[in-house]
Amino acid sequence: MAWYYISREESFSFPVQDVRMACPQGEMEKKVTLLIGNYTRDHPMFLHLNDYFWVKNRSPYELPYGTKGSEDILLRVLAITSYSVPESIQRVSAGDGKRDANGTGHGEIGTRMQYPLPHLVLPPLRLNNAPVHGYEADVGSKTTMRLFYPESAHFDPRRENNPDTLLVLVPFKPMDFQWLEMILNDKKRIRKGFWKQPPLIWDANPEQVRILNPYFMEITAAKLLNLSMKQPRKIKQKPTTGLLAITLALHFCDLVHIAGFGYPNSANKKQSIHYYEQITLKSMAASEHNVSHEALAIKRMLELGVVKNLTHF
Ligand SMILES: CC(=O)N[C@H]1[C@H]([C@H](O)[C@H](O)CO)O[C@](OP(=O)(O)OC[C@H]2O[C@@H](n3ccc(N)nc3=O)[C@H](O)[C@@H]2O)(C(=O)O)C[C@@H]1O
Ligand SMILES: CO[C@@H]1[C@H](O)[C@@H](O)[C@H](O[C@H]2[C@H](O)[C@@H](NC(C)=O)[C@H](OCc3ccccc3)O[C@@H]2CO)O[C@@H]1CO
Repeated sequence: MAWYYISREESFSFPVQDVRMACPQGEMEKKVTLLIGNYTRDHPMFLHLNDYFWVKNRSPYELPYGTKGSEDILLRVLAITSYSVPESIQRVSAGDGKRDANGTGHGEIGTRMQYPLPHLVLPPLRLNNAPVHGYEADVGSKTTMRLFYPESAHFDPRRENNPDTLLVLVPFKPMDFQWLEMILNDKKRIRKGFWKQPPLIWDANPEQVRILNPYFMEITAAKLLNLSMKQPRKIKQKPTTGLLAITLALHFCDLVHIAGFGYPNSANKKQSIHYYEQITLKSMAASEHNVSHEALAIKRMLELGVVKNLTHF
């Protein structure tokens, strides 16, 4: 049975199953436990200032899997970004009622679906610098949260987001916190330490900015990709932001739709991997990701039914 509503403004036709049938209470948690050992929904989505005044439980890992060694800079950046979480997201992260998210890949489709109450809909979560402006007909215009790191921050955040979009920094290295501090406190810019030049002027409201809890990166790496947290320098590998976003959504939502995920075959040297620019898989050569390994993880999620795909995979 299809149960969906899509507004004219955000038209994109795909069938969405009746979530009441697809997702009885607690069912999602049982399924996700098969995927993620010790699965718990107890971890906060964002880092909080209070936890850094006096660090009681020191993280065992450094970035990107923990905050070990970054406590001082975190205290400073959290002091400038400590605003309350919007009501809609607060209810999702507090576990109130059934939750549905369009946790989506680079080609995220923005949809506004309506379900019978009580449903909290959190659509959609976008990644990196994926644009909206000029692509609204295909990807929609609403962005609830955007995950990014300095090198993937959009140079014009106001154009590509809504005034209330939460801009969620995914920290990979201590310089990522330094960038945020420089930008938001208008301190002297440092250009070194980034693998690509991030914005030096970034017109975003600090009230919109949050820092993602690295716990979700740890779980993505350790549980979904079986990566060691202590990798020898030579075999560096890390999850993509997309897989991280799916993991995050699985911790806060009872139904997760993904769109735009899936890379072309490695022999396919011509197919573009983004809807907004002509770049191929080759661009990812130095990216430290294992996309075929990730594809297996996503296939397993689709098989288990914890994630629904809105596009071709
Ligand atoms: C050159 C390079 O480093 N490219 C990386 C880019 C780049 O840094 C940003 O776009 C900013 O320019 O970022 C990445 O990812 P990227 O920004 O390309 O895409 C976001 C996420 O969508 C999923 N994806 C994307 C394209 C595609 N054809 N299939 C997919 O499944 C992936 O899960 C991906 O994570 C990243 O952050 O993970 C991973 C990419 O490797
Ligand atoms: C989710 O990862 C993001 C992106 O998908 C990756 O491609 C990117 O990988 C970069 C990696 O993080 C860089 N490592 C460090 C420690 O900064 C690596 O650095 C090598 C380098 C240095 C200077 C100039 C060019 C390259 O470069 C990788 C990209 O080629 O990481 C993203 C998260 O930051």
